[in-house]
Amino acid sequence: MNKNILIVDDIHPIFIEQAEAMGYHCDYRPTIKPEEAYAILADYEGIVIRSKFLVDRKVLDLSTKLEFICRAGAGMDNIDEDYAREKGIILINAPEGNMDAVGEHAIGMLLSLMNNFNRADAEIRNGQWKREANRGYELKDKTVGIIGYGFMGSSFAKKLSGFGVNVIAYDKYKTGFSDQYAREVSMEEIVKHSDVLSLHVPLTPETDGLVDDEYLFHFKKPIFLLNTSRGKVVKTQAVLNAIKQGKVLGAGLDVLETEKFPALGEQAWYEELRQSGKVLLTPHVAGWTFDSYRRISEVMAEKLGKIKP
Ligand SMILES: O=C(O)C(=O)COP(=O)(O)O
Repeated sequence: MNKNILIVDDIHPIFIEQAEAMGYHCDYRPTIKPEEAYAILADYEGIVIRSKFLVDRKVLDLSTKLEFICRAGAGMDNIDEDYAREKGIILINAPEGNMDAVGEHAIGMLLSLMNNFNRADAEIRNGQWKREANRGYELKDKTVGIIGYGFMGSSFAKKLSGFGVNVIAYDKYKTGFSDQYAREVSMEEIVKHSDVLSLHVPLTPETDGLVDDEYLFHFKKPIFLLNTSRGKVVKTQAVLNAIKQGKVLGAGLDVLETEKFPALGEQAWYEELRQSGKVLLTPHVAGWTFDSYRRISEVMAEKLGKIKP
């Protein structure tokens, strides 16, 4: 009997092709509602999810046949990883598939912030030609501090290597990771030396709200801030406060505490964020390019191939 995989989100079909060639049967249901999926999960040995599908303890208890969870992407914060492992469920994710996308997105955001691309473009469309107000900064000779040196952080560091910057990185769970692209330092050194701070940590109880008023207060120099990790790592109001105080010169945020637009409108900081010319926003797409769409599926299939059907 073939093992069944339920796919509850949009993924590149190459995964399905390759999984079926391995002998799995795939049910591709990218528009299925979570409640509907939970109701049938007990029939499946595998599930493929992205970031919006919650797999908590309750869901894991419902999924009596589940042997593996494939996360089409990097972040696993929507899965109760410990409980899944306790139940012997294999967890597969595919950060190798979108690390280049995230690294390039962070570079794009940074160059744009440092040179006011979005603000200047809007001004010109508005009939304003302001050269002095749009004088930019160069990356050359700046210090870029990276928090979290996994696939995403190291991809960003590698892509920075042509810019003549000093790249330093801190990772709470890794030591001895200095490579040709970044030098391992303490959090204190990040705070002391960085001109740019880029976040590449997973969302955990420890990183939830990491970048708040107090944290930003301790930076010695004004910084450009990038968040392509998880929205909850950064307190949006704290960033807006630091912009007002001149401690943050610009912020590139691919993720926000509340992802969706209607929910965003309910936030106290929503109007201030909308009005700020020093914030560059993208709708959680750093890791989601046409290229990574396929590569993520390939990586997942390759990893699936290593566990026996
Ligand atoms: O890979 C990740 O962790 C991402 O943030 C992108 O995931 P998504 O496309 O939202 O499933």
